[in-house]
Amino acid sequence: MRTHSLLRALSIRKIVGSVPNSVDSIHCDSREVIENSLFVCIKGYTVDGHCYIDAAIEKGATIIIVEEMPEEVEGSVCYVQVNNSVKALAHLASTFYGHPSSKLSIIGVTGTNGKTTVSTIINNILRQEGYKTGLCGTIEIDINGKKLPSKNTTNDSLTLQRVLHDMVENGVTDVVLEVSSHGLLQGRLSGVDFQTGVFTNLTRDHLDYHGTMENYKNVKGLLFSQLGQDFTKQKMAVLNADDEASTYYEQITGANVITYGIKNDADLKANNIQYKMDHTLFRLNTPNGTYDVVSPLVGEFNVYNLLAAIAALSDKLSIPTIIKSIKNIHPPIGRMQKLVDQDPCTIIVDYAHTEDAIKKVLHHLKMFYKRKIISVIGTGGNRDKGKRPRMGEVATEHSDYVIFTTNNPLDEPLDEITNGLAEGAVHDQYECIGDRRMAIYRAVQLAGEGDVVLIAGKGHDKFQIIGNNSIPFYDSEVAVSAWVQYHQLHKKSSSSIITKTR
Ligand SMILES: CC(=O)N[C@H]1[C@@H](OP(=O)(O)OP(=O)(O)OC[C@H]2O[C@@H](n3ccc(=O)[nH]c3=O)[C@H](O)[C@@H]2O)O[C@H](CO)[C@@H](O)[C@@H]1O[C@H](C)C(=O)N[C@@H](C)C(=O)N[C@H](CCC(=O)O)C(=O)O
Ligand SMILES: Nc1ncnc2c1ncn2[C@@H]1O[C@H](COP(=O)(O)OP(=O)(O)OP(=O)(O)O)[C@@H](O)[C@H]1O
Repeated sequence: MRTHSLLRALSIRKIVGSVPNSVDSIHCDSREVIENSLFVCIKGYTVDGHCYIDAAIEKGATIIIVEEMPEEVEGSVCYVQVNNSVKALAHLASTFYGHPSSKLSIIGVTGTNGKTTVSTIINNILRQEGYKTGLCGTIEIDINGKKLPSKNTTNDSLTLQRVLHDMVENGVTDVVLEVSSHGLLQGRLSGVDFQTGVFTNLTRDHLDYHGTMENYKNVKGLLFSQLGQDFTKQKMAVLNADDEASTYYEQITGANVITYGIKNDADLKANNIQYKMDHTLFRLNTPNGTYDVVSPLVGEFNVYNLLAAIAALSDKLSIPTIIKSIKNIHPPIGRMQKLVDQDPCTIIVDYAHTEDAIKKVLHHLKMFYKRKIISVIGTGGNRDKGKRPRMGEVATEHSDYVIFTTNNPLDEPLDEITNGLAEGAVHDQYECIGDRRMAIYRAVQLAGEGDVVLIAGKGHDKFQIIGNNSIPFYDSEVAVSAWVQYHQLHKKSSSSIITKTR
């Protein structure tokens, strides 16, 4: 691309060296730089991209975007100084890739829990109705069926703009993006023109990063405050009427608001809900009529997720069409995924890693599993320590027996993490096993006939981060091998040591 067209996107403080005519690519990671490219130096949480200027030049970068001009500059290279290189990267990426978001209809889904589920439901319904769609989220990037790995829930602006460009090239018209609070605050979404913003819920999480719930709420609000500034476009904010943060988001958005809920008044309201072990039925009340909905998704939390998805699509598809597709939708991998069904016990893997999610999942299981609930509950190292006792409290409150363990311990001692969880326990039917594999084995070993084992926290995730290393680890595989060892090879159960606490 012509360099002058590219640099026009920036607010430039100073240029040192002569500007090359064109560049072939943009990078913010020196390890990915190729010949005749532009390298943007980002000051990160771990390292400062300015330290990799020499490495980038060695690999062929001809333009370096900096916040701080180096004292010594390489004569053959052009240095461009800007105030904020994160913003510069977003502008450069959007310009380089031809502002792809303006060619797509983009739905952004934010909230503490449910982003992946709601995004998956929306994507799936649109596909069933023949749309060419794209999805970017925690589990993967999906470009009209072509799957790519995703580093973050919300990827950095360069990756995102490149992916949106690839979507346009592949004929995609409609995109769903999971929008994390980290992504909003770190400007990863700058330059993305959302058509619709969806809010699932706001409960305690990420306070290591945001400090207070107020800050966390405000950051999520960025998605809604940025909608509706351009009244030539009909934009939509989809808000959860049963979550009090929605009042604030309604105030700050200029977009048309559509609400959904179960308890409070809402534009789309579910009632007569019938929870079944393997599906859910409810009556949907809308301003235009009442409809019966049947879904293979289970639990009250998934009724909210379904309502959010229906509302988000209500400007594109008729409600009967959406409801017809919902019948065929299954949850994303690692969400309420049943690995073993009453043989002799039931084993379920789920991604619940917040107090609210753990409470809601266990609440659902309690309705159907009248024998013991054994939970494996883990949390990450070095992050939000305040949430640990609260997770421990709800886990013990709603389970008969809990194994506290770890989930990406990073470099924190394992017993510090598990003790933090155990601090909140409301009864003594628990044990702490820092090693996640051993924790899962123990839970499966303890399960007797008719019991249910919930393995929460990692869902689809196939790695465990210990220290700086990402080690292959998949809850589902570990759980199945434990089940084979304890329940298939020996065909005997050892559940008697658990006392019932519910
Ligand atoms: C704490 C945090 O948010 N970190 C994010 C941040 O990384 P960072 O600041 O540590 O980056 P860094 O390693 O210091 O590198 C700084 C710069 O130097 C460059 N570099 C680095 C090394 C090198 O050799 N050469 C080089 O050029 C890097 O490419 C980068 O441009 O910027 C990266 C690019 O956007 C993110 O991938 C990374 O997410 C990490 C992996 C992470 O775990 N983040 C979590 C907290 C997060 O963002 N989670 C949310 C979901 C939350 C939810 O559950 O709702 C998400 O959206 O994923
Ligand atoms: N609407 C909801 N309210 C509360 N809990 C939910 C809701 N939807 C899903 N959950 C629970 O949260 C877990 C994670 O769901 P999901 O992956 O959809 O959320 P997410 O917001 O994408 O999570 P993350 O940001 O960590 O990727 C599920 O496995 C389930 O236990």
